[in-house]
Amino acid sequence: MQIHTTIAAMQKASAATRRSGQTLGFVPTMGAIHQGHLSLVRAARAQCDVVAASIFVNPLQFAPTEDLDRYPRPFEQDVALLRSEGVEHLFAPTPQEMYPAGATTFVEVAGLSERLDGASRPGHFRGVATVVSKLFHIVQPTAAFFGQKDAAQLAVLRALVRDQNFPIRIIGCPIVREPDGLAMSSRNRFLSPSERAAALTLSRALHDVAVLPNATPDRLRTFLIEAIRQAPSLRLDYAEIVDPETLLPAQDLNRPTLVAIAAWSGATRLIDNAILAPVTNVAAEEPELCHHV
Ligand SMILES: Nc1ncnc2c1ncn2[C@@H]1O[C@H](COP(=O)(O)OP(=O)(O)OP(=O)(O)O)[C@@H](O)[C@H]1O
Ligand SMILES: CC(C)(CO)[C@@H](O)C(=O)[O-]
Ligand code: BAL
Repeated sequence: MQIHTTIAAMQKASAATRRSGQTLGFVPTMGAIHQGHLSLVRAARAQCDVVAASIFVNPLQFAPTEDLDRYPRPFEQDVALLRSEGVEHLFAPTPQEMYPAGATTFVEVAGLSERLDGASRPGHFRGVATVVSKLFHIVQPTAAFFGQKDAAQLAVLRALVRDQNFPIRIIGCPIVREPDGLAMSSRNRFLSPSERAAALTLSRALHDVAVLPNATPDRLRTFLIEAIRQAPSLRLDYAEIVDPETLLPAQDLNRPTLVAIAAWSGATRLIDNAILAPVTNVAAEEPELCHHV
């Protein structure tokens, strides 16, 4: 695995990959690599000739009150894990390399960036969209792989590549969970045993909400809020029932619906979600649009 710490070196390596006619799959991360990240690497490996990953804890997506300083950075361990998966290129720049003094250009996906996590973390998705744009220009991949765990991020990034005409396919990959259901996250390591036990409420509630009888968006939301309220040490950030593309509140459950939840367990903010399949088959009810003659 080649480790590139400068933008110039990474751009040179990706240009060489493209010149050789190979496809390049890209997995952006903030490090503290776990099986969720490695599932993205494997998806990239299955779909592309060459795989590049990045590790960059992006200061721009953290508010001053957030956990930038304590975010885990086990770099040597991360390198070993990515190497063991056969990743060919790792881009690991410093903050100075990515944001030299005087850099004043930001990328903002208006509207979407204020919903879900964007509502509780103002400026977060501006930071994400800005760094991902930069990473895309630097790595110039054929396809980029992101986890469905960060569902709002995925919606923001799909809009980014569409609106800015990045010739890059965005691939969303399923949430990888611990055996007991907890969604894997770099921040899980901050949880004490009791906070971790409480955190299981999130995945359990998402599991239960999927089979709620007589479901409506309002009933699903009320169910999630009540489930979190019953776990004494959890504090709800949001529980939303939305369209997975626009992140606007769902009016009904007749199309795929994103059920997303964020909560604090102690000092750690966790997110989890599920996509619900439509409750009725609207396609079957739609009039036929194409008539064969
Ligand atoms: N459990 C998971 N399953 C699938 N993909 C995941 C999972 N956890 C993270 N990812 C994806 O890995 C990529 C890098 O995420 P990141 O480095 O922020 O990890 P993280 O575990 O989500 O960290 P944190 O929860 O602390 O933000 C993102 O596309 C994210 O959606
Ligand atoms: C996409 C990303 C690497 C941008 O910093 C980050 O938000 C993440 O790890 O999900
Ligand atoms: N996975 C999103 C990164 C963050 O929480 O800042």
